[in-house]
Amino acid sequence: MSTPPEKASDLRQTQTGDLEVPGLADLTHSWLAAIGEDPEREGLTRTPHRVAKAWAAMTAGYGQTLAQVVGEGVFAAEGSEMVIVKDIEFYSMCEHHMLPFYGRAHVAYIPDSKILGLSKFARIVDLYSRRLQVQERITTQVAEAVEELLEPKGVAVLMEGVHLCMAMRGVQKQNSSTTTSAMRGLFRTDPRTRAEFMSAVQSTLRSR
Ligand SMILES: Nc1nc2c(ncn2[C@@H]2O[C@H](COP(=O)(O)OP(=O)(O)OP(=O)(O)O)[C@@H](O)[C@H]2O)c(=O)[nH]1
Ligand SMILES: [Zn+2]
Repeated sequence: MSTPPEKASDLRQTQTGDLEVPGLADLTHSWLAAIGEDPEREGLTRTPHRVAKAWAAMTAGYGQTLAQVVGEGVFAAEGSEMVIVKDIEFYSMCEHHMLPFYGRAHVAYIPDSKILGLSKFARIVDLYSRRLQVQERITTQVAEAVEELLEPKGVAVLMEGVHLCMAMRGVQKQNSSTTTSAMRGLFRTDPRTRAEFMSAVQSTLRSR
């Protein structure tokens, strides 16, 4: 079994400067034939390369590390109150069917000695979403990353996702969504801290 590319440089650069997953265009050509299509018909001739390029973006997380995406974004703490970054949209692919699941992530923490640049929470969510995943694992990985970077008094991650493998096939439930959470430190041990976080994000849950 081949392993995913370890670095962005493992992706192939095309003549037009696009990054492609190596080998995926050829596999897509075979895939098109397998589903009964003619890979040579006009509308499909560029499709294998489009797919290889799309998957380079959708699995970009394999080629990145936490240190790379956070860069110089950790600073000395300016306070010790709860920080909540809400409504970080994510797009991922489920590892069971390789179909998209997507939604919103909310990340909160209570600083101790360090804070993180706000944009970095979105970068961390993308780092773990842009892979084959299950929603629970992304949620845990984001919480663990914030813990590792900041050693905060607590971390909470809540994700709400819609899974196309449950909507466009299988059980075909169009209105179901899945909420997953990871609570660490004070968010786990102190009900008032957890309640403050939940009420802050509640208004956005299932609101659209
Ligand atoms: N826990 C979890 N399950 C997921 C996630 N994404 C997809 N799944 C589920 O993974 C399961 C795979 O079940 P299987 O029985 O092996 O596959 P399947 O026969 O295609 O299942 P159905 O979807 O029920 O038709 C399904 O229940 C999916 O709904 C996720 O992020 N977390
Ligand atoms: Zn699935």
